Amino acid sequence: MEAMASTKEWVRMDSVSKVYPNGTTALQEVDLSVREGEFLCFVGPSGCGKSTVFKLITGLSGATGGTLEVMGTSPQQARKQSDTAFVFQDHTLLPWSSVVDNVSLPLALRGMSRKQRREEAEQALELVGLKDYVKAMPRQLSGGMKMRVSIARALVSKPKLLLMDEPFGALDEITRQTLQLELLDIWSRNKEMTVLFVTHNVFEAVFLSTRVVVMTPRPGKVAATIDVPVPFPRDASFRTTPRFGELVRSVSEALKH
Ligand SMILES: Nc1ncnc2c1ncn2[C@@H]1O[C@H](COP(=O)(O)OP(=O)(O)OP(=O)(O)O)[C@@H](O)[C@H]1O
Repeated sequence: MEAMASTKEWVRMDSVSKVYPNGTTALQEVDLSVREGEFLCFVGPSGCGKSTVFKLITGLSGATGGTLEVMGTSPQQARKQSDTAFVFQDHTLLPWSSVVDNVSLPLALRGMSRKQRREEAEQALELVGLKDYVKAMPRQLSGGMKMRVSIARALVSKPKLLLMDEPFGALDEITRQTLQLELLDIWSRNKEMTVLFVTHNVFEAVFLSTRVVVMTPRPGKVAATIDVPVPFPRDASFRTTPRFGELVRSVSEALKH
């Protein structure tokens, strides 16, 4: 199954720059177009502005140059429409709330009834393989399970755009690879969901994405975008193919420039 080419442009950045008030130029003239259904990975050295791109897309911070549209409107407006959800490396679960209460929190904030948000949260937990842990408390879970809860909490609002900032960075390699497969499985069942994923790991970027955006050291610019034209579903055997090795090499080369 090929990734579906959609005409809907969910993110459009034209010559976007970001200079922080202290004078740091985090982004310089970044052009980027992301279409519905893409799985885009950003890789780049520390401090190249990957998190800044996310802050601009979510409207948490404003661009100081260029134009930026999200879902065909301003980032602030897109955020109000609740079409965007995030997952961070730090799972940020509330320690005194059960798994199901953590997952349903975004729906509670929107005023959905208790019964309905519980149903929706249970469905999201089922997607990440945790339906038997509805009543568990976060402290009873492993790091990988906490990350699954965090992903369920993002999925519960059925986002069109899912932003993931190094979500698997703190996990061991085996858990990381398992979660990569699970994430691809969830995404492939909902091809309208667009994923933007930041990682330092070139292997992870190639394994997951339809396209890799390589950024330069500060000030961050797009050094290259590399298509990963390998059909889905991808399974673990993709990691051992010559094609995988070639793509990893191309991304690594682009990172050197
Ligand atoms: N609020 C801020 N004020 C001033 N400078 C900032 C601010 N936020 C980030 N920066 C700087 O902007 C640059 C880009 O930061 P950003 O966090 O976007 O990079 P990153 O690629 O996500 O880094 P990492 O991979 O280490 O998470 C860095 O030099 C950082 O120090």
